[in-house]
Amino acid sequence: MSDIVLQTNSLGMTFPDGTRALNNINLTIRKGELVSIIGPSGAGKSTFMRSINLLNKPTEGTIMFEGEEVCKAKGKKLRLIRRQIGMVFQHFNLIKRSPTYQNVLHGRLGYMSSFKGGLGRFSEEDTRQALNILRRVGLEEQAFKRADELSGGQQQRVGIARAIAQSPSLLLADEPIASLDPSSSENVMNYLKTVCEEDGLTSIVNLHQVDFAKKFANRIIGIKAGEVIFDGSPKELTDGIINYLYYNK
Ligand SMILES: Nc1ncnc2c1ncn2[C@@H]1O[C@H](COP(=O)(O)OP(=O)(O)OP(=O)(O)O)[C@@H](O)[C@H]1O
Repeated sequence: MSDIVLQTNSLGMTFPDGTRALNNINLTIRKGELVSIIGPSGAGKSTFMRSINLLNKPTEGTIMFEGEEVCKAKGKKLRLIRRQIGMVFQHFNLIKRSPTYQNVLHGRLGYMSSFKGGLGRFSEEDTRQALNILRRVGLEEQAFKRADELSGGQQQRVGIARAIAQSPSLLLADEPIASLDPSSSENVMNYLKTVCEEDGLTSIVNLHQVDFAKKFANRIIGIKAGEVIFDGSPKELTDGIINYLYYNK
């Protein structure tokens, strides 16, 4: 069986106002990789990430996700694809007034009827799993606290736990540490890497901080003006490439 999780071919994106955000992106991402996407502001990192689950529909090319052609998917097929893709957001996107464990349970909604989900009727097994995932991100003792009582770093670990509860095959994290201080950032990236490794989960993480990308990713992709200008290991990312990527030197 192929270990390819995601493959893009000639992927391009022009927004309705004419902004060319992505150009001819050809990438193959394999099971278990932790890929970090870096590049200057406006390079197209978020657009690329959002195109994978069609939050931004690409205008050209194809995206194959686990053998399915994403750009052609609609309705139930698209919902099933999205269920396989967990998302972690910069601003956590938690339900602030709900307890931590319930936020994690929201990761299970895609597996429930809208009736049961709407009433919050999660199974005992789902609740047990949610508590178990909270333990894995070191938040067992915060399970019954309101989400907004947690620190930023803890809230992001809840965001990771919610994505993991979805049992995804791909995790997308868009600037997951951009709102955190350096020590919380380190802590969050450590948990993210560990849970991905434990579950053999593939992840793509947009990062502004090159040092974090070098420390945590096993592959780095540099995007500049909508194009891939670097794709290699952290060791291969030289200062010269970083300067070209960010400063055009
Ligand atoms: N909805 C939109 N309509 C028009 N242009 C857009 C839209 N969303 C993004 N863009 C433009 O597309 C380009 C890529 O934006 P994107 O947000 O993907 O960059 P980024 O690398 O994620 O930047 P940042 O690091 O600042 O988040 C930018 O020029 C941006 O202004």
